[in-house]
Amino acid sequence: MDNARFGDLIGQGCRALGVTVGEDVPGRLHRLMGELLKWNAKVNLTAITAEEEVVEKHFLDSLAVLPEVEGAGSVLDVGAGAGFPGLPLKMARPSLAVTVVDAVGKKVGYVKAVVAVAGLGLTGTKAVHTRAEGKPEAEGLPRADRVIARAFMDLPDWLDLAPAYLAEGGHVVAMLGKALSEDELKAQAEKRGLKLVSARAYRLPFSGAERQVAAFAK
Ligand SMILES: C[S@@+](CC[C@H](N)C(=O)[O-])C[C@H]1O[C@@H](n2cnc3c(N)ncnc32)[C@H](O)[C@@H]1O
Repeated sequence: MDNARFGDLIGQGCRALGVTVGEDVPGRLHRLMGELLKWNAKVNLTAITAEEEVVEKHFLDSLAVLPEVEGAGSVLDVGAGAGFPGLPLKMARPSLAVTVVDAVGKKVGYVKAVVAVAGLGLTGTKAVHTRAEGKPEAEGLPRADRVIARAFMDLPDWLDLAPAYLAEGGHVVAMLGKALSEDELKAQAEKRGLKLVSARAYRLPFSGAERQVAAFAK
């Protein structure tokens, strides 16, 4: 896919999702897709390899949660795999201090390699190879304003694990494939002494696939 077509898809997708990114971001995401697919031929990073699907299911789905990270200074993306949603969020909001963590070394190796690519807008992103088990200091992980994960754990397990990584006043953000009712989200939060801050359902712009993002505070 050429850069112009890619930019059109990102532009259309962002408009449909109601998020905005700087004008240099689509070109950088296009380069990141090139790196992802090049590396994926040797290292198993993602099962999604059709370019249109990478645009929608990796990049736009990551950018869709910009409203939930707006105003934060730092993001910790746990079980980030090839860097989703952390890398697109960093590209879109360069001032964010983003840490991505994964238990698989070759995935973290890929993230470190793309962070080092000049001009991608990922400078400063920290990539940590560790198994997150709720002990930030021992694991070398920072506490963050937004602790986020996608396709990592089901909601109850995520709400058990993630609060250990929260900075004062921060939010745990859950990206969910299937929407839960507000009552269910509140019940899951209350069981752990958390509060539901927000819940928002959205659809991916081209396939119409359903998603939900929910934020929780201590
Ligand atoms: C299904 S992938 C999702 C990757 C990425 N978040 C995405 O949405 O494309 C789940 C990732 O979690 C990682 N993982 C599983 N348990 C983990 C743990 N305790 N700590 C860190 N990473 C973990 C796996 O290595 C895998 O890369």
